Amino acid sequence: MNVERRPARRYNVKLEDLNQPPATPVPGQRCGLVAIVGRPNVGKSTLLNALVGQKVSITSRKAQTTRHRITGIRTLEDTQYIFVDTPGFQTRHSNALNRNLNRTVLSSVADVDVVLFVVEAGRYGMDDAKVLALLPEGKPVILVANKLDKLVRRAELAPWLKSMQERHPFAEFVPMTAKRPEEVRRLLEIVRPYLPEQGWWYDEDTLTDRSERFLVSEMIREKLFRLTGDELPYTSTVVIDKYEEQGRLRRIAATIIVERDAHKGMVIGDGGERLKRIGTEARQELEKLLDAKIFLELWVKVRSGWADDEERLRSYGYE
Ligand SMILES: Nc1nc2c(ncn2[C@@H]2O[C@H](COP(=O)(O)OP(=O)(O)OP(=O)(O)O)[C@@H](O)[C@H]2O)c(=O)[nH]1
Repeated sequence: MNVERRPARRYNVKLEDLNQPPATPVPGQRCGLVAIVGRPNVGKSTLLNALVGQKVSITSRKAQTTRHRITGIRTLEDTQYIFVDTPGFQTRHSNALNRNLNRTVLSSVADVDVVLFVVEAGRYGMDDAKVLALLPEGKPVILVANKLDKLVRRAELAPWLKSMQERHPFAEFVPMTAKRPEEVRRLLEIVRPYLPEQGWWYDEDTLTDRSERFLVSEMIREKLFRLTGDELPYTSTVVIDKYEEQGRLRRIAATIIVERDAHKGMVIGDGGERLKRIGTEARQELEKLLDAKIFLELWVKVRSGWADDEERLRSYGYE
């Protein structure tokens, strides 16, 4: 059994480390994996960022913005929480991209200690039921009834929770608002006993195991979706073509891949104005996050039908 701490460098811990055998107990320390699952748009990314205490996953009003498995790490007092964010279980479209997303959901919950099943407080639909049906038996599942602030008729909460109790043997019921720090803190306390007593896997200040390169593409994607509003289909993506690290300098070239010529126009905007803004906002936020000077070159390309092409998906890293 391995009791060594994992490498300390921020953003640079390898995903494979998560598959290593757990460390032996270290008195007074707990450490474990927590999966966050739920249908699109219930607030999983918002919750993950709040739980980790820093932005590691992108959030957007547009459904289906999370495609990759992202882990965020939070070390609080004696406990290290390693979060696994999953894409929403896709129910509306059935193309290669969505089949791939469903596989990601399944593989990311198989080896965790506890699952946070996120729904909107007071609501439970077919989409939620399909996600719940995917969860392996015997795994402790905590029902997180998020967006409590949006529930107008509070009296409906208790009967709704009771109906949820009948649907699944949930380990805990946590009605909350992911946007309120004290409620996020309470959720961390509720999760704590579900994590085994063992030594921490990462250094205290590690936030995510994802590479800088990945964070950069996620940041560009976030700006892309925010600045194009609802016009751009979710099938648009970002590929990093060049990533050079020279001390505290990064030279990055990235391509935004869209499906149609019309989408290319939306991304570029009048006189290139929108593309410029996407680049500037991504660069400014990344400079703060990575504490580095960044040169960012952005391109836009049309790649028709990519969401239906399994081969191409693999080459973009969705396998
Ligand atoms: N009012 C309210 N809004 C919330 C809360 N949590 C999240 N939201 C909003 O809900 C929307 C979706 O949040 P996300 O965190 O992107 O949802 P997600 O589940 O990760 O979505 P996908 O990436 O599509 O799977 C955003 O506009 C959030 O600001 C909450 O507790 N209260």
